Amino acid sequence: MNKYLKKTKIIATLGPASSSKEVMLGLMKAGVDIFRINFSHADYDLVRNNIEIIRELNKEYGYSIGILGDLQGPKLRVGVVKEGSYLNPGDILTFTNEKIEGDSTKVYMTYQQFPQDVKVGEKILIDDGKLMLEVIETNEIDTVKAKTIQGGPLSSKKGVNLPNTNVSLPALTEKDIQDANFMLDMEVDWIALSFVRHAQDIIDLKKLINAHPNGKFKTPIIAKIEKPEGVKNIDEILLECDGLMVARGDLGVEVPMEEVPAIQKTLVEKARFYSKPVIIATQMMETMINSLTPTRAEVNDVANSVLDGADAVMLSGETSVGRYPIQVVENMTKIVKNIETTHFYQHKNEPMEKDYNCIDERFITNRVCLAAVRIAKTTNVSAIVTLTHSGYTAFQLAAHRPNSQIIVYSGNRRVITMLNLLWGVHAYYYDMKKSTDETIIQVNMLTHNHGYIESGDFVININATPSYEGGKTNTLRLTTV
Ligand SMILES: Nc1ncnc2c1ncn2[C@@H]1O[C@H](COP(=O)(O)OP(=O)(O)OP(=O)(O)O)[C@@H](O)[C@H]1O
Ligand SMILES: CC(=O)C(=O)O
Ligand SMILES: [K+]
Ligand SMILES: [Mg+2]
Repeated sequence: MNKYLKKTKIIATLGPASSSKEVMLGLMKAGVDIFRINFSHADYDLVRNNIEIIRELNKEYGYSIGILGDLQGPKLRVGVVKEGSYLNPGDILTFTNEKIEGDSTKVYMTYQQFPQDVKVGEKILIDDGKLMLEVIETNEIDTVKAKTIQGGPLSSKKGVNLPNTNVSLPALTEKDIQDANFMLDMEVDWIALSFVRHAQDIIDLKKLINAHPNGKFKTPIIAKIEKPEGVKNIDEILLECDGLMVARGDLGVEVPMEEVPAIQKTLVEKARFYSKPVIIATQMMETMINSLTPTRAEVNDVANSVLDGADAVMLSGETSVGRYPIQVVENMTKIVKNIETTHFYQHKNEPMEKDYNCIDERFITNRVCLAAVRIAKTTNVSAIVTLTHSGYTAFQLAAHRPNSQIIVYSGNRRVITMLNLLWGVHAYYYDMKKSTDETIIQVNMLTHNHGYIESGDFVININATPSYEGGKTNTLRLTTV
């Protein structure tokens, strides 16, 4: 294949700047693989409309762009605030449970337990830490007073973080339960859960998914890591979730900001070890919200996140409310492709030898996937071609980061758009009812027609033999086309 296809995926958040068919098509063409819908700001009619457009465009242009629904979680916010409100160092701000229009002296706080949970001396951060206050008084009923330490503009509905306070809100709030059910009605491909602290948070969401009429499809869950407890409990969380997001916006105020780079690297390594995709999110190209050029530091951040081993890099405000949504994605695609084609990347993405001591029911599949990636590397294979019902094989292959393309065929249409989040994976529909021999000939032909391989190229096929729905991958074939 002449045209280099990037391996790292791009996620773009939809919002007022990108909710038209024209812009969405532009974003897809520029390299978006997954659209994120942030339920912090979503209106159901608009979401329904956007999802319809994505599915229309997929059909019209042959894309398999997936949809990630992001739940707000227990995010605290201030209410509406008068335009021009400003806090200076030393100013006292009163937080009230009363739903008032706020100003520079008084503001509504969405978290009703705040006066009971907070203690004098604890920090209050507003707008991703841009404003910092310290609690000086609480009446433990409905009012908290705080002194401004770091000032700046105070605007409507900005997020509030309480890094020292033990917030007694569940990971799934009433709003989240309603939003998650709506996401399942809409058959989104992934559900992201915010502020995950323990494995139990994921288990609770799984119960909700199972209880939904569409629960037969186990909609996969992304655990957003943005709290110190989430970092600490990462192993138990990874055993339950299907993927991770390094949610650097909240994470950077919940833990000391200087710890975020090392946490990012640790989370990427851990996620790969568990064969689950990992997304790096927030402020990747932040300056491009208002400007046509990113800073050099932003360009480096995207490239270094790719080098760290991210499955996907994510854009938030850049595509949801920014002035140049399509140009941002075009730039991001260029950065990703460039770094991926250097020797730095080849070195960073060796097949990962995992500890397969425990001989579970997937042991054979896991070993076959690792072998495929090793052979692909030493034989200069163009594509590893596989069939999957649940997507499991694709998760395994992607985690080993092969040099070749990973081309996946599935008879389950929902799996195809879901897999588009995974590193290096391209999935297509195939109705597998034939014998293994016939299947291999057909999928290799399709892979050739899609432009991933040319005649004479080496290809690896991995399959379940004998083939039947739900059969486990156990066979590897190396052939030339
Ligand atoms: N539909 C919308 N209407 C108005 N403002 C929006 C809308 N969507 C997003 N924004 C604003 O744009 C910024 C970026 O939003 P986005 O959803 O991309 O990322 P985010 O950082 O995850 O948002 P948040 O932390 O508020 O959940 C947010 O600060 C938000 O205030
Ligand atoms: C994406 C998100 O929630 C964050 O960065 O905090
Ligand atoms: K959110
Ligand atoms: Mg967040």
